[in-house]
Parts: sequence; C-alpha cells; structure tokens
Amino acid sequence: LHWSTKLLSPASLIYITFLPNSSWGKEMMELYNHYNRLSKEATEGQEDHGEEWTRLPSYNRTLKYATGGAYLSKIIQSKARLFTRNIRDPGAAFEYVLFFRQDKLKCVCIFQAGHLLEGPPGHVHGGAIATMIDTVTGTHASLLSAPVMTANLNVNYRSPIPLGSTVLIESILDKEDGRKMYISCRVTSTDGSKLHTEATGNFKSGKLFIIKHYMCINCKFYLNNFT
Ligand SMILES: CCCCCCCCCCCCCCCC(=O)SCCNC(=O)CCNC(=O)[C@H](O)C(C)(C)COP(=O)(O)OP(=O)(O)OC[C@H]1O[C@@H](n2cnc3c(N)ncnc32)[C@H](O)[C@@H]1OP(=O)(O)O
Repeated sequence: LHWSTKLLSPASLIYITFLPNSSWGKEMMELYNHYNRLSKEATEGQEDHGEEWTRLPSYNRTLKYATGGAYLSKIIQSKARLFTRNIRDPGAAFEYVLFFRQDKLKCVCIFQAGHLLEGPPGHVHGGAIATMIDTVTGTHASLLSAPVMTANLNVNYRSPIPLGSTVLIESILDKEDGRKMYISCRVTSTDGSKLHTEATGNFKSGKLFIIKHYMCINCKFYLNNFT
C-alpha cells in the first residue's frame, strides 16, 4: 500500500483508489516515481531538494465525508462515486495522481488518458479534458481554503491530446479574494514542450455541504484548513 493510506482505518480503504495500477505506462510511472520520491522524502524529513511535494490521497467518493445526496436513496448514496474514479477497468478512462507543493501553492497532476475518453478520432474528448482541469483546479482550491464549487471555468484548447498519452496538468493560485479563489492551469506534454490546453477558473468556498470527516487525514494542509 502507498504510505498515505497507512494512516487510514481499514474501513476507509475501500474509498481509496489504489495507485499505481498495471495500466500505467512508462512515462506515467517515471513521473509518479519522481514526485512520489520527493513527497516521501519531504514527509520523512530526508534530503532537502527544495521541492516539498505532498501526494494527495486518491479518494473515489465524498459522501462518506460530507453531507449531500439528498435526492438519492441511502443505498444509491453508498454507490455514488467521483466522476473521474467511477470506471473500474484499469487504464480505460481517467488515470491520474495529484501532488501539492505547499511553499509555492501549486498542484501537479499526472494524467494518462484512456481509450474510453475518445472525442475526435484517436484523441481525448474536450469534455474529458475540462473534467480533469476542473478536478485539479477544484481540488487545488479546496486545499487552499475549504471545499469549493466551481463558479467559472474558461478553457482554451491549443493542441489535441492523443488517447493513451500521458500529460501534465499544472495549476497555480493567481489570486485569493475572500472566499473566492482564482486558479490557472496548463496542460502540457510531460517534457513541457507542447501546450495542449490552458484554463482559468474561479472557485467559491461555500456552505453547501458540511464536512463529516477529514478527507485527507494524512495531509497537514487539509487538516489545518478543516480543523
Ligand atoms: C468533501 C469535499 C472535500 C473536497 C476535497 C476534494 C476531493 C474531491 C475532488 C474533486 C474535485 C472536483 C471539483 C469539482 C468542482 C465542481 O465541478 S463543482 C460543480 C459545478 N459548479 C456548480 O455546480 C456551481 C453552481 N453555482 C453555484 O452553486 C453558485 O452560483 C456559486 C458558484 C456557489 C456562487 O454562489 P453564491 O456565492 O451564492 O453567489 P453570489 O453571492 O452571487 O456571488 C459570490 C461572488 O462570486 C462571484 N461569482 C458568482 N458566480 C460567478 C461566475 N459564474 N463567474 C464569476 N464570478 C462569479 C460573484 O460575482 C460574487 O463576487 P463578489 O460580488 O463577492 O465580488
């Protein structure tokens, strides 16, 4: 098991998608190992590379931790899953992992786009790209404040993403204004040479749901913000 899950109770484990899996390609694995190493070293107080990343847990549902789902029966509530984590076939759709760098207030997501995300022939659907951008920027904004709703998302598609390829989604905080967060995001090839997509988003931390449990009990930043 990944180190981040060791702190979770056994009952919580079914709400985590275990990463990595057998579908991850070479590029995805290399990048994952790179950030994971920096994340582990930061946690264990080992070598200082000047880059302290935290790997974020791969939760696949929220209703265990927050109120919501009033229109669903209890049974269906327990079946609710995050849109990006609801396909069990490894590699078929959204394969991704997120890391957070607290000193720079930035997030990086390594995303491998599976064959069920097709839009234009052989390339990723624009809605799937927007979904990943919303997930990364929304998670980022939630980390910095409290759980948020996306108020506005502007997406510029610059070059198509081939199905099966791995890309980087990097997000940075542009501005914070009370309970509003402005975040921008770039999707690039893993070496950064090719720009696929650019986006800006506006997120509002709201009172729509009440947090029942800490979602990321290993993430100091989440803990600080949710306490
Ligand atoms: C338990 C959870 C843990 C979380 C840990 C993460 C784990 C899991 C990760 C998954 C991560 C996925 C992340 C997905 C995130 C979504 O996809 S959310 C779904 C899509 N979004 C929605 O459905 C939102 C629907 N809209 C709304 O609910 C409301 O309109 C909003 C956005 C909450 C705003 O409501 P409000 O606060 O009542 O609005 P209002 O008072 O009119 O305006 C407040 C301010 O916002 C501004 N504003 C409002 N709307 C807009 C807009 N569209 N554009 C620009 N500015 C706006 C207003 O101008 C105003 O500004 P000021 O006058 O204060 O300067």
